[in-house]
Amino acid sequence: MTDQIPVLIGGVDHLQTDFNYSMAELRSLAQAADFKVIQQVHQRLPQVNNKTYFGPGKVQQIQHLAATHAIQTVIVNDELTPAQLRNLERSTQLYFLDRTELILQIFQKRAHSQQAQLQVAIAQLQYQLPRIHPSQNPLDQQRGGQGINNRGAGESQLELKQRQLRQRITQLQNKLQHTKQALTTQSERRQQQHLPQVALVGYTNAGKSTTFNQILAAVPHSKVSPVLVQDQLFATLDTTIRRIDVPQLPTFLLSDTIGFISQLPTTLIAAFRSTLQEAQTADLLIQVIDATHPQKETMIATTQQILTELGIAQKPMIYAYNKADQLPATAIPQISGPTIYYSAYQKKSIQALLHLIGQQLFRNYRSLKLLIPFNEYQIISYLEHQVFIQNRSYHATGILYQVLVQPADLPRLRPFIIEKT
Ligand SMILES: Nc1nc2c(ncn2[C@@H]2O[C@H](COP(=O)(O)OP(=O)(O)OP(=O)(O)O)[C@@H](O)[C@H]2O)c(=O)[nH]1
Ligand SMILES: [Mg+2]
Repeated sequence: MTDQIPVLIGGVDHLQTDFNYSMAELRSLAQAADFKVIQQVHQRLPQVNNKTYFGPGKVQQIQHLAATHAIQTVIVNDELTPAQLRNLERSTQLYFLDRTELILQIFQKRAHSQQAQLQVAIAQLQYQLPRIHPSQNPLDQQRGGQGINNRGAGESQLELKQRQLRQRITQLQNKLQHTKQALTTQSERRQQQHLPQVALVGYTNAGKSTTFNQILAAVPHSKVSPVLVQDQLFATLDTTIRRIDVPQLPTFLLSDTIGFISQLPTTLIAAFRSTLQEAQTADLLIQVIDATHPQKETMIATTQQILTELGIAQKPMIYAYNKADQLPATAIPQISGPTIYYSAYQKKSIQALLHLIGQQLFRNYRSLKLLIPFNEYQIISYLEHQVFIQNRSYHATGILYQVLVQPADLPRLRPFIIEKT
């Protein structure tokens, strides 16, 4: 990358336990947005300064460092209030970007599908809405100040800008509604098939997409193309769903989706609700965790918090500690209760993960031996198309099936049961 913008990153340590890691993460986020981090500052305060986030002395130091290193952009580790942003930019004549806007910029760069692009655009406009202000700062152009030429009667320039932004948000939301409707029908169609759903969730870069691809690779004769895997934050911004047909398990649907990060902007969570819909309707969540990461506990807590915001923290969950190939003296795969240590790169691990998925997902299923007389066409057809058949043999009195069924199937099959386990 040739023309990377040089930046200074800074944060106030308001006595967080993981401040250093949070700053390291901010650096990775800045790099993911193609900025070049030249300088870093921090300040320890019991709480951030209401007016300028940093204390006055630190603001001066930033100004000085920026001048010395020809930096015009400062990235801050928290979400700034509109007033803090305005005050900082006015007093320093520098361009300030907060953690939220930075994450939004990365999402904008990575959004490829129409749905993802619309969702990011809406989140960005919602972020800009309280922050637009008529000022001389040319960088404001990037914050929704474009195309104002006819002033409405009696309206201040600010009100006009805000009205235009709101109109634009509504337009985009309507557009998104259309793509959403198409998706809803798809998801309804899937639900009609009664297939159980499993969703991969977790912190960004944990290995969700790698796990997804390797489970797909375990499906015999599967020809579907793999999803993108990259060692970068937010490689995945869309949801992909695939049918998983492996010989040892009933068919289920598996989805891969966007990763989480601490302080994930709430506007983004709201805007990406439809993308996260698969996780919301899932019967089982697989939380993928980078087992090698020193901050994995914080990452699990963050994931839990976002799942709570989405209202799905109570769903059955597998804790999948990935990248365990890099852990010294850990034999993989290793299963204990709903927890697995594994490596997405290891075939044996993927088989063990499938086994655990089977255990968790089909926990309430019953294994039945049925004898169906040949003239029970409807039942035979139902079994052949909707139920996982473990074994079938033909006898003089009918077909003998060994099946795995949902509790809801029990009543209609009861007359034919000859053994239940
Ligand atoms: N050592 C090791 N690396 C892995 C393993 N699984 C994934 N990775 C690496 O981890 C990085 C992130 O993998 P992804 O599958 O893209 O992660 P993700 O969770 O989908 O990330 P986002 O889409 O950004 O949320 C890649 O560089 C992978 O090659 C593993 O079992 N062992
Ligand atoms: Mg991914």
